[in-house]
Parts: sequence; C-alpha cells; structure tokens
Amino acid sequence: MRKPIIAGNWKLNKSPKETAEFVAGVKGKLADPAKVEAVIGAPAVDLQTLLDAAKGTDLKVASENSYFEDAGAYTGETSPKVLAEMGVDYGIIGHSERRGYFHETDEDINKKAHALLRNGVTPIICCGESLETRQAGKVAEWVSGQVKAALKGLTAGQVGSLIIAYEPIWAIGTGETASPEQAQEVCKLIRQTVADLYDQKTADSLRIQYGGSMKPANVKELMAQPDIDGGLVGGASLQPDSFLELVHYQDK
Ligand SMILES: O=C(CO)COP(=O)(O)O
Repeated sequence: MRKPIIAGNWKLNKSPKETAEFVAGVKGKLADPAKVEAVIGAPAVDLQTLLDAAKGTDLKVASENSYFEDAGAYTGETSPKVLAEMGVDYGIIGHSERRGYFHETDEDINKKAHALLRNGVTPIICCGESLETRQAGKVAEWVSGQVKAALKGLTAGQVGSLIIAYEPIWAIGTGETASPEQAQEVCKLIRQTVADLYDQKTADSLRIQYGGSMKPANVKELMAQPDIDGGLVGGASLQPDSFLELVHYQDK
C-alpha cells in the first residue's frame, strides 16, 4: 500500500529562526510515521537549520529546488549531491513558480529528476495546468505531456519510488481548491500515464500528491480520493497548528 505523505512547501517564507520555532511547535505532536509521512520543504538556506531541528523527530526534509549538475561552475545553484550528503530526503522540482518565474523547461526538470535519483534523493515532481489550459479543455494533454517529459529515461524502479504532485496553477495560493472529483480525475490520469509508459505495478507504487489551497477544512475529502496519496501544501503548512491538523487528517 502507498503511504500517505503530507509535505509542506514553505516557498520563500521562513528564516532559520522561524524554522527552529516551527519544529519546536510540532515536536512530539506529529502523526504515527507508520501511517503518514510528514515532510517540510524549506528554502536552501534554511535546510541545515531544519535538519538539525528535525533530528530525533519523525519530520522529513525536502529541498524546494536543486540543479541537475552535482558540482562545477554554476554560481548560485544548489547541488543535489550536497543535499544528499546533508541528509535531505526529498527534492521538490518543477514547481509552477519555478517553471513560470525562473523559466524552467520540461527538459531541465527531467535532468533534475535524474540528478536527484542518482544521488539518492527522492524527487517530488510537480505538474499542473493553467486556468487557460483548463478552459480550453486541454488538461489531460497538458499534464500527461509534462509527466512524460519529466520521466524520460528513468527506469520503472525509479519511477515507482518517486512522487508526482498535481498542482493546478489556478488553485495555488488563490483559496480556490480543485474539487475532490477534479483533483481525482487528473491524479488518476497521471497514474494511467505512468501505467502506459511503464506498467501497472509501477503506476500502483508511485505516490501522487494534490497541491493547491489544501487546508485543514478540505484535506480529508481530498485524501479520500483513490488516486490521491498526499498533499503538497503552501500557505497552510506555515503554522505548526495548521500543519499538525493536516498530518492528523486521519483522526478527523
Ligand atoms: O504551491 C503549492 C504547494 O507547492 C500550493 O500552495 P498553497 O497551498 O498556498 O495554495
């Protein structure tokens, strides 16, 4: 069975001091790690503080972005090799904010997925359509295209171990959540895309998250969908109380 995974994505929102305060606020209160994984994705400059603070807790750590080369003359980039050495568990890549503001292409994201995997960090690969694409009735074509491009050249074993986050751009930070049915429809399509590219076993082992205004009030309904295995959460992951409510969704 796929273990549910609730991951916060803090984006550019916390300092090291605030990071340590957050972890102190969730310490000893997280869900049973056998039932749900709890992850926080933090800016690169906060990761060491987060790792230190999370030591001895069940909280796992994700980077928000990383480069596709391990080392070299790439000023300002974050090395996947260094992330692995630090003990970072997950690497978010291809977030729509990275694609939009920083012009990341499908090819970059595919190279980043390879780089994380060769270093032993599990990718969380983001995909999702804009409002225009949805209104044009092209969601399936768009999302399956992003998924196929991101997974190019990966083995079935690698794909079965990673995470894809479906984040419709129109639902990010807008308060407008995809309905559970809308989210399920696309998450199912993502799993089918993987089954077509690889096989059913790989598709059944891959975990798929929904992201876009997930919050304590809607987490349970979203997580009840058969193809949604987790959440990638921005705003509602910033405060300990709200994050704890999300990771405890099974107790609601
Ligand atoms: O982009 C997101 C997570 O990666 C979603 O952000 P919000 O939860 O703030 O809508």
